[in-house]
Amino acid sequence: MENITNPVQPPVMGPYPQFALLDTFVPGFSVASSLLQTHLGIDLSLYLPILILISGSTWAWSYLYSYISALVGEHLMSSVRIRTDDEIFNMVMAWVTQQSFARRSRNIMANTNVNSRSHAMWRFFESDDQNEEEEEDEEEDFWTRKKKTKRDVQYTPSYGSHFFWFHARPLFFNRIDNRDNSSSLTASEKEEIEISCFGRNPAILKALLAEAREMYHEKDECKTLIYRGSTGNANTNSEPEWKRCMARSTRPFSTVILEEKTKNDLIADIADYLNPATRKWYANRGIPYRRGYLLHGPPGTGKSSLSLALAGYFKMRIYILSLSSPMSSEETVSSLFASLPRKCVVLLEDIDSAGLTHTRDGKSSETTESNNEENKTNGTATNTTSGKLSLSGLLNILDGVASQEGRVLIMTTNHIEKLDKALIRPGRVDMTVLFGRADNKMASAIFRSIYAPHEGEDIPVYDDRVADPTDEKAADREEALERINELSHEFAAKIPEHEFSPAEIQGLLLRHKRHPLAALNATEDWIVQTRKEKEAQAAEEKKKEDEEKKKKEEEEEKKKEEEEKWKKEEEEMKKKEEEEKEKEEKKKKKKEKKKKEDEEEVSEDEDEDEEDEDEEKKKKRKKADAKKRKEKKAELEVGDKDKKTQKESSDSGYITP
Ligand SMILES: Nc1ncnc2c1ncn2[C@@H]1O[C@H](COP(=O)(O)OP(=O)(O)OP(=O)(O)O)[C@@H](O)[C@H]1O
Repeated sequence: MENITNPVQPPVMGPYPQFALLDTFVPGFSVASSLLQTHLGIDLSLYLPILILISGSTWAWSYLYSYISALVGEHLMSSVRIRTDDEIFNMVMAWVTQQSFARRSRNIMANTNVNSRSHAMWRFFESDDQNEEEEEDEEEDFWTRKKKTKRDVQYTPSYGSHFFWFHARPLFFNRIDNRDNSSSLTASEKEEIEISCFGRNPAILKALLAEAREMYHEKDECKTLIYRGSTGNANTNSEPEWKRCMARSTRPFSTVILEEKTKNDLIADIADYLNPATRKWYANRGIPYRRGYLLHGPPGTGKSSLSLALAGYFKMRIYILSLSSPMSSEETVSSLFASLPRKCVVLLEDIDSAGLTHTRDGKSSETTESNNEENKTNGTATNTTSGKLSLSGLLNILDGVASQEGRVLIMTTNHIEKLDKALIRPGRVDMTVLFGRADNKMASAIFRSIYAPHEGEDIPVYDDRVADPTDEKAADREEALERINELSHEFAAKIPEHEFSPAEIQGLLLRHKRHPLAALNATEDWIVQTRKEKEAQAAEEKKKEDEEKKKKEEEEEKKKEEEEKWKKEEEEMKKKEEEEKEKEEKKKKKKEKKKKEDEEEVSEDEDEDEEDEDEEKKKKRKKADAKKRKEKKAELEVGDKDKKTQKESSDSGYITP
């Protein structure tokens, strides 16, 4: 017999049970270990405890690190947080861009797009060195006819924590992105920066902020800072705020051509108002410390230029607000006014086109009427609560309790006659300055301001020869100034008085920047041309006006016709209704009459019936009476008979009962 023994089966190789567990934590672990086993003969299971130890200690370290760093941050570090809606954000970011750690950082944000959120910050740099560089480049391009565009990329550290040294102290710059956290955050809360240092004393952080601030202001030394009011956007959760839109080189006051006396009066008035003693004077007398100016006149006569020059002269920031924006409501404007700094210039441009919803005395202005019309068609009532800024709302903002004291308010308008008296009464407007079209004096002053050579500039070509700075005669600045002066008088004599605005005259001269003679020679043609253009423009405007008027009239006529039609239809309807009513009433009356008649007839019948009935009853009664009488008679006759028989029986001796 064959001895059959079961051959010993080799054990089936499979993953260790702990591998299955590890696979859940480290996917692919069992595959890797079997590969190592088969190809390199390394048994991973031997190293398993070491691996577990390493991963455990890594996890423990990360946990401990975050715990300890939170503890250290809370108790052993100081920090400062900055939100984007504060100007200090721009200051710090501007400072950061100048630091080497920002450029060396591995995670950086590059920005050349002026439309980015930090628009104001980039403009800060552009307005200074970079702009000057660009200007030089542009000049080079003009002569070499080469196209060259250059805009430096600015770098700031990206989101996350960045380490840097400041005054030999280690600091952390943390840029925090809150955008994913909550949609309810305001725009200014969506990004923040935090700077922290070791130690419980935040003095180093304050020093950093002071340095950033100083650097920021140093850059703006000879600039006029212009802020524009933004009304905010409910969709993006942004609030109304003043946005820095640019820093312009301060315009010398002398470059604004205006009557010398008016200029001096204006400067003296503002200087007196800004004097610290004046503030006290106002306070002692309980008068609100405010001053308002109204600059009025045709377009292009220098109202905005004067406002900017004034802000630059008194080294104040200028806050420009346009009330004609559809978004400017009482709420937004008042919140903007409430956030104004103590000493500044507020410029309300073209106040007449603000479309204030009604005048103080209840009369509706032209714009109001159109607004009303619009509102009527939209089905909304015109009042302060409709959101649009009203005159009384604006007056409240200008001199209400919440209004900031110490500011210089400048309002400009092209149509003073359109303004409500309440808006320009003394106390709101303390000085009114009229800007007119250019007279001879003004025209020659504009000519001189354009062509008078400044220090370091080439002498303009005032003869028929080419400018040559090395030429002794041309280089003689004094002589050049004298010549320009002569030419300016010639020029002024050619310009008709009070016909053209300074802006128009400046436009002509700018066409011949370096050639005063060419400008002088082109003046007559320019006058003819400009008059033609103006006439054409006026004709077009008139045409438009007429068309609008016609359209309005047609609309009104249409309206009238429709109204009449409506009235007629209504009258007809009424007539018809009345007729129908009458008919119905007649019908009703007829019915009632018939009913009455019917009723009367019925009652008559009833009477007759009653009579018949009575007669029958009578007959019956008579019959019954007759019957009764007959019966009685019969009874009586019977009685007599009985008596007779009784008598006969008694007489016979029988007793009857
Ligand atoms: N009186 C002036 N002196 C110097 N420059 C002037 C004067 N008037 C106008 N200009 C020049 O004309 C241009 C337009 O001037 P500006 O904007 O100040 O006029 P405006 O009266 O404010 O006009 P608008 O009513 O349309 O706002 C500017 O470039 C300015 O330099």
